Amino acid sequence: MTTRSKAAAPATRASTRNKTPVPPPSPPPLVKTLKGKATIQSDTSNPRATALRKPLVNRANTHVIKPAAQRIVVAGKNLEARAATAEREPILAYLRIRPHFGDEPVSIPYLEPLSDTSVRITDPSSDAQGASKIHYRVSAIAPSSIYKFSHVFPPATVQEEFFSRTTLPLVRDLLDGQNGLLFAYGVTNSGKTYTIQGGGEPGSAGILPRSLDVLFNSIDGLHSDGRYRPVRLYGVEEADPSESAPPAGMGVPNKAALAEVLAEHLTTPGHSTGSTDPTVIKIDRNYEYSVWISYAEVYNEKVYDLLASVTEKEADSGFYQGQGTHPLVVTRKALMVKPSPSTDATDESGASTGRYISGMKQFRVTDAAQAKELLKLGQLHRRVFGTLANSQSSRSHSMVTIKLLKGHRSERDDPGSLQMSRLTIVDLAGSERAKYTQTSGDRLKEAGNINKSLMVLGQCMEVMRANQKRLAQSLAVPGRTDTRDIKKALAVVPFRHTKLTEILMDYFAGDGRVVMIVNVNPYDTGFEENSHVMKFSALAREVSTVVNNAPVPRLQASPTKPGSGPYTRLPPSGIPRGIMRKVTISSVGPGKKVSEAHLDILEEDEQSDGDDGESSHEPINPLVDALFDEIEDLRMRLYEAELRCAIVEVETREEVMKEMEERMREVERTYAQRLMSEVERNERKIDAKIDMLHQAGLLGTGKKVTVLSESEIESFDEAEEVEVHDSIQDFTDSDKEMNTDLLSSPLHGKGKSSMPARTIAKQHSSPPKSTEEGPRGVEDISGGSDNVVEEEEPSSISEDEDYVPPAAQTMKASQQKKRTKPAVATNTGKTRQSSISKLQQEMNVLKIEDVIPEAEDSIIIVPNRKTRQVAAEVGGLGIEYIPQKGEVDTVKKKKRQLATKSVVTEEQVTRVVGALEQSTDAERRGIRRMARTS
Ligand SMILES: Nc1ncnc2c1ncn2[C@@H]1O[C@H](COP(=O)(O)OP(=O)(O)OP(=O)(O)O)[C@@H](O)[C@H]1O
Repeated sequence: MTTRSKAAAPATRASTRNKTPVPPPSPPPLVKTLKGKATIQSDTSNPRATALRKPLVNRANTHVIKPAAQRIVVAGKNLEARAATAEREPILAYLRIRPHFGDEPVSIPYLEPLSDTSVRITDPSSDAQGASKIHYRVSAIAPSSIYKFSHVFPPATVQEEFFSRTTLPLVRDLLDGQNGLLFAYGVTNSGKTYTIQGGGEPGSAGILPRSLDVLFNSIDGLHSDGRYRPVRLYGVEEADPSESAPPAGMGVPNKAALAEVLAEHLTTPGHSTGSTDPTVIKIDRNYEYSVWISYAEVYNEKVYDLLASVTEKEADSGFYQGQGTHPLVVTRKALMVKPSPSTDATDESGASTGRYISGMKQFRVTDAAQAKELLKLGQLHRRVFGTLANSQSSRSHSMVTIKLLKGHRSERDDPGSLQMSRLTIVDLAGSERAKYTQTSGDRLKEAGNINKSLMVLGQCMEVMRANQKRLAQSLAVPGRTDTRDIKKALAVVPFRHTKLTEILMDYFAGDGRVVMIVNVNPYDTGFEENSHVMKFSALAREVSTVVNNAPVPRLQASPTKPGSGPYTRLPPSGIPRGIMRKVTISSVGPGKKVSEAHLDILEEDEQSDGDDGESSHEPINPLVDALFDEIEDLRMRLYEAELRCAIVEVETREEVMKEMEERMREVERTYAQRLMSEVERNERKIDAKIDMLHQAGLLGTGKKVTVLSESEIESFDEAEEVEVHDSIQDFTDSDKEMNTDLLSSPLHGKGKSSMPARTIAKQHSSPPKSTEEGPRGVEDISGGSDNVVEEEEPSSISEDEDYVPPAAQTMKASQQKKRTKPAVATNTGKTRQSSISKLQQEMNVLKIEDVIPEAEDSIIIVPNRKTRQVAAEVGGLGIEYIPQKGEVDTVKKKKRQLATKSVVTEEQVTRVVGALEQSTDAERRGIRRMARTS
């Protein structure tokens, strides 16, 4: 019987290998071979092998599950018929959505079931809605993708329903003689283990214990005597009963000591014998069955037998509860994955597709409870060896294989009549990428290996899909029947690049139904990872596998003797090579007592036991290998680069934030300072005005009203000028923004509340008009070009008039009427000279040099030429020129223009003001005059 039917099968590494001339297999003496149409040979020296194998179809009475008449046929006798019955079926992908638990942080699910077979996922990062509703919702705006599945199971789906729709058909196939593979794929915490193993509550058993229940329910009373056992992938040999029984004491190292720590685990009712599935599948009762279980783990690209008894190096010296100094050293040995020998091949070419785990223990189980105990042992070993220690997260791929040997009652002595089928259930490690797990060191290596396996699994599917598509296209050409040339050109499926794909390749490249369970937790923040999972499932659905009968095994060798054959490990030669890992297992016992166990795990490398006579290292294409290594290397470098980028980004953000904060503080400080100084200035100005009003006798009761002299009015005006100058000087120091702020400050201009309002107007390269009527311009305080000019808005007060307090205005007006000629504008040089010398004296008294040590640098006044001449005549450049009535006050104007220069420091002004406050009125006037003229 062939499993590699004539239906198009994907090209594989093995198939490539088979294209090289293979020496004709030399069957061992007791081996029957089925080659092409050759009749079954038998060695008459073996009484059990004398009977020719007959087509089982002839013996089948009633096949309840499937009509077997055209499906169970002996290879070699009816290859054509088998080929005709071979079907291709796409991988079935079921989506299971995990429910939300109350204690978990609430986030918006990004997945919405659309129907029984499709879901839509929406990127939450592009979804602006922040409602914390727990329901499925889709944003109409955010980009979303729709994925199709064979069936979508909502969160409320119970284990029983899930099992019956996804796994029960595979159990049927198993009983029917077909192979099946089921694997659960998804990110951590998405419910893979729950789906496969189950939970602790009644009725929550997963698909694995349920499969065992249904299997044993169905074959109840039909157990064979277990004389033969399955070996490798397709082989059958006589069993040694002592090796077939499950290990006594469950093979736990130093169990008494471990018991306390692992008590919690041991009592975990994951596959509790109490929860059983009552389903029974009706089968042909003319057959007898034996069930064999193996449990393997792929961890860090090494394969371990989880049912092998553990070797203890220091059995009694060191298992402690948190205080040991000599931890227990337990060892386990990695097993090799080998190609199924050509002698096991069942098709005419002698080709063998699959690979098997060499040295893997398989135990015969007779009831579901016993099988579940074995699984519990496997889980325990996973915990002891650290891949589940102190964590519920699986860091390894675990695979349970149930093999069923089925033989007709009437042919108990004929191993050639046996059929072997197997069902493998795989709980894959979480598919998240290293960057999401923030792992380092060993954990990073683990993550890398997990990702590598899953990546290669995806690549295998991708290549298979492409190959199948190509083949289908070539067959679609009318009249084309020969596709050999196409097959030759098909891409090699990279099964052999990870242990996981190597072990599973037979299911993809050989025959058997493949079911993929996609677990998703839509409340998880890992949208990107879950969408990656979805894409993977979409890819899987496009790959088809050959659904056919399992190959019929043949007796391969004489009964296995202890110490020989694939079940026996050779004693280690010399010091075993391997990796030592430290594992601490802790558990909380009754009374919240924490128990800890410290173990040193020695994981020995694979050792070739040479029991198969097959080369375990077949030549593979070095280019493909190198390319895979390159991909892996690039992936790791990409990850590192992404990590570096993320770190740099975070650091830069922090730096910018700090800088911004510093600047904000600085601006705040400056602004506060300016505000304060302006307030002070305004206060001083008001004080000065009040003083002047006092002097003028305009304030206070009973005082005589004194008419302000022209010079007093002017000094008042000068005080204003100084204040304006101060303001402008401050503005010059600040940036434009600050200037704007300052100008718009509610305090700005308060001191000149009765003065015309000011606006900032832009003028294009036109200098301020110097005519009497024109607006008096002041060069822009922002230090820019001449373009921006401060203008006084038209006002009811004439611009030529000096400002006087309102009360004084009347006085001034009447005084002016009385005057025959202007007092100020007609000052003679003599009068001026004497007032100057008087001021000079005042200055000396005040030691103005001390008050303003750098007074000579303070203000530079450059009057116009005419004025300068006049000034030179009367006493030099430092003398103030007072314009006559009707004359343009060019000095004032110049002063304003020059005010853009930073020639007076704030400190100097403060000191002058300070001196002013302390001085008498006369002194104040002198100081002000000096401040202006010096
Ligand atoms: N359908 C479900 N109903 C109830 N509880 C569930 C369901 N699916 C998952 N859980 C619970 O969610 C938790 C995480 O599930 P589980 O351990 O199966 O995730 P996982 O995908 O196997 O994670 P890892 O890859 O890390 O092993 C467990 O406590 C499990 O009991």
